[in-house]
Amino acid sequence: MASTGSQPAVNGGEDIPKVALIAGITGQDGSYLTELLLEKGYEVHGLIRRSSNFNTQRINHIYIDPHNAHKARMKLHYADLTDASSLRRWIDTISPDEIYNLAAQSHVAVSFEIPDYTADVVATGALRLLEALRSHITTTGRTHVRYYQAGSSEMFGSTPPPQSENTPFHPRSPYAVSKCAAHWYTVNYREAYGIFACNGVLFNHESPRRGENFVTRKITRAVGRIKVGLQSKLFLGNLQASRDWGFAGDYVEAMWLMLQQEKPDDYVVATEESHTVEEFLEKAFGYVGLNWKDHVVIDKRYFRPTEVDNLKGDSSKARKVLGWRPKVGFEQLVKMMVDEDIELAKREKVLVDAGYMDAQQQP
Ligand SMILES: C[C@H]1O[C@H](OP(=O)(O)OP(=O)(O)OC[C@H]2O[C@@H](n3cnc4c(=O)[nH]c(N)nc43)[C@H](O)[C@@H]2O)[C@@H](O)[C@@H](O)C1=O
Repeated sequence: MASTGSQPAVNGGEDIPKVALIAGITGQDGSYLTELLLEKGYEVHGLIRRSSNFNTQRINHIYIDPHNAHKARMKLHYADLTDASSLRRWIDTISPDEIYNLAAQSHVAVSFEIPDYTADVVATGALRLLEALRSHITTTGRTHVRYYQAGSSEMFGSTPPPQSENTPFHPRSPYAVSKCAAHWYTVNYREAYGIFACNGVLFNHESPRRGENFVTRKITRAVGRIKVGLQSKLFLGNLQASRDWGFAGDYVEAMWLMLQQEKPDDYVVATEESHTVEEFLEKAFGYVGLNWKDHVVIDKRYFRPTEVDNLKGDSSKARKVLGWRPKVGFEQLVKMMVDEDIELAKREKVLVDAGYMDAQQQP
């Protein structure tokens, strides 16, 4: 098992920090992973997509203006998983020791609306990154570079739980099919070219930084806003789906641990507990003394053409080989998210009362 101590991560005993490259640094997982790697002494480079509005809210607290170059240990570069030339250029320029591919169009329901784009980013995007890495290794001889691919429990789809590394995939959405392709590209590049490439098959992982149209955050945002009087109804789809929900901050540690092993391999990362959306509602509303049944309205638009009914991981391999364990349980996770969203709603309320913001319903 690799050391998890807080010694600075250095290359070959020299006083040069290890360099990590993260695709998807602006997302929930990217922000937690960046914090973890900076704490371990890494220099972190992140690839960001151009958008008309800044999309760096989750990493703004870490950002240091590059004009203070000697202090800035996180650096951001424009690139895109749909643009092979940008991937190749940044890998060659940065010369990373570790590459984490966390970039995706990660919303399952949205993947039914934009399937081509989802496949381009999630499946072919992973292939582009692996290919850029392969050619970087061939040209430079830097064979020690390690690659992490963010896999998903969605790949198991309709295969009944518990799901482990040996469970067959039966994906149920364009997103999940694309993740299966990315998984097998990663295995293939490991077998064909000997690249140190790992798949982390992560079950759902949430946090106060979760995007607001994933069900957990949609619920906790609504709880906060209902509690302070900014919202009354919450529109949801299938409440009977069951998920193995963990804390994202715990899961990024598993990603890092995978790349510290002697050999590359694939690992399931899960809490091994599953709860329905209805149970999440009960916990979240109940925590602040509300009854979810007074507020939730079922809306057909949030049902998916094909649903994944029941996910519950068997993460015994990660626990044994990586020594990884989740630290935050289901109840603690719900409370952490509700607490933060109550604070956020209180701040919104001040702006609404002062006329600076409309009290709109959440999407
Ligand atoms: C591991 C995996 O985890 C995530 O995928 P997900 O499990 O689809 O996450 P979700 O929060 O969108 O849905 C969870 C469940 O909740 C049901 N549900 C009901 N009502 C609403 C609703 O109103 N909105 C949403 N979003 N879901 C709803 C919905 O039908 C589903 O059964 C992504 O990070 C993905 O990238 C990933 O890899």
